[in-house]
Amino acid sequence: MADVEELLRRRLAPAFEAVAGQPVDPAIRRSQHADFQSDAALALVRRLGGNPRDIAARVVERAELGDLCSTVEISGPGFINLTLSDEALGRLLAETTADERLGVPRAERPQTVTVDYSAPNAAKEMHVGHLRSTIIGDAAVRLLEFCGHTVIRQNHLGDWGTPFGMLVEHLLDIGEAEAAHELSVGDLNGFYQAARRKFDADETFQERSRRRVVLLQSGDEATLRLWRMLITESQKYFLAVYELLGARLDENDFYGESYYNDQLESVVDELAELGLLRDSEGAKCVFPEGFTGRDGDPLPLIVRKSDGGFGYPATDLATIRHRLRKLHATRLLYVVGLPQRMHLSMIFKTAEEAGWLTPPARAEHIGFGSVLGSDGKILRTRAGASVKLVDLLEEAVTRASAIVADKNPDLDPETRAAVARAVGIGAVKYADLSTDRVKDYVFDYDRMLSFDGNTAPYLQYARARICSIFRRGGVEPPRDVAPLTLTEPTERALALQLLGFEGLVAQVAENLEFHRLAQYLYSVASAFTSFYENCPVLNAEGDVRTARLVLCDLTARTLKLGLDLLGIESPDQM
Ligand SMILES: NC(=[NH2+])NCCC[C@H](N)C(=O)O
Repeated sequence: MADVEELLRRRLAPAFEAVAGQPVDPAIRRSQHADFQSDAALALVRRLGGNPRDIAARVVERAELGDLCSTVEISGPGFINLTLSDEALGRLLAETTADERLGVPRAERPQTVTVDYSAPNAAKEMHVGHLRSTIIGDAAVRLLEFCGHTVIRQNHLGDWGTPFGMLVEHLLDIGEAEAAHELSVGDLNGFYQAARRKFDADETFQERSRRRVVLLQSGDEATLRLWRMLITESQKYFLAVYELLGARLDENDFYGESYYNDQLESVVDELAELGLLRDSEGAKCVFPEGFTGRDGDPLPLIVRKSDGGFGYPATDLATIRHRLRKLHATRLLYVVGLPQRMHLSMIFKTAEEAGWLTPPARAEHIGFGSVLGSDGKILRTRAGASVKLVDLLEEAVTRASAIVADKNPDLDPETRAAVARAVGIGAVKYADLSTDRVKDYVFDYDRMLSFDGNTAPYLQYARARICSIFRRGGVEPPRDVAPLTLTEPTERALALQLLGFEGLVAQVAENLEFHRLAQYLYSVASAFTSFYENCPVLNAEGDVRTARLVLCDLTARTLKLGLDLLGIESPDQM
């Protein structure tokens, strides 16, 4: 346990409680005036009266901080300023470096977490929204697994519904072999658009498509075989994208909409029995509480359409019920773009009203904004078509390859290719994860591939440089060490950053705000730079050298683990 903030909180909390007569959050944060600061005494005045400086002084008198802090001061109107002692820092660093997990504990009460992510639509190109969902969802999977939770990946593939009538008919028109070819080479857009054009232009094709949907839904074996072909070929293409991305998603993670098909009927029955279903213009709807349209009327969630068919909402109701009842999920994450916020809120609310979703289980929409082109509009190709993801990723790798070749011409071709891949794909992922996910961001190769600033290449390079310190010096990183001796301010500053990892990981596992992890890694790399400019490492001696080697090693490991949790590789040399 090396989370310094948490350690201080645990020491101050009983002292505050004794003074206030009830539990108080010490509200510890990093500070410019000392290492940490607590301003909880200020808020207490409202309850206790008197002078906040006196309250702070009484708290400090009672708190046991001797083994952690070198100075504890009351400042300003009643802040408690805490400065850690060099001994305490040296001791905590030695503990952290001995730990594979860098101090991050496994969850005391592991949860079963479903992560609904990626979820492209079969026989249709993935768009950048699916890219974001895949990147963010993959990071969530990695982080929560690392924290010791049971994570169930759910790729909610759009593989059911009316478009498949038209798609199967188009497949028949062009022949199975041709269809398989188009889909497997990733020409999903071409295939889909050709079907769509016929559907819009040709009434007989429309009629055929409608009949085909009915056949599909009634389980006609010949139709199902063709449908399965569409799905399998599309899945192959998506799997190739995941492979290129290095996302932990495989063929066993597809739980598409069709998976829930035979549960839809019983969802309707159950909701009806609970008295939650109402007829509205021939459709069966639920009206979850708290959702009203502009006119103030309650908004419906259509469970069964007037023609008897089921749609997206019905499937999502079956899905959430399945995840709660069959998978016993206690945390349900939906990594889906912000435009679906309302839809998901209504699903969650309905699941609560039906008694499926009850505390401590919770459902969370992990929403995200759009990816924009340099014109500030949704990212498209010059021709105005939606961009093909593979092209986008391959372009990043190609550009990275040129940059890497330029930076380090001595790399052998094989290493260079691997580094280019790590840098190119890492840059795309990091650009996404380092912005607050609810915001839109501009897709800009030059910026994401820059070796300066808060980018993947900057962090990867910072770590590779540290690896080269050990290579050059011919030294192994010291792991089993006595408490370290710290002397320089830049050593202290770096040490404090490194010790913040545990607390930060805990926070991000809760809020899934990956930009905070990115920002943290960037601060670590910056603190390392200042340290390295000020403190010779290989030329230092004795305990000072050991401490500096540990700081180097711990920085490299923190960067590596942090990037790994974001799904980003870190090559040992670049
Ligand atoms: N359970 C869910 N609704 N997940 C998200 C599905 C996303 C959907 N396939 C789309 O492309 O918009």
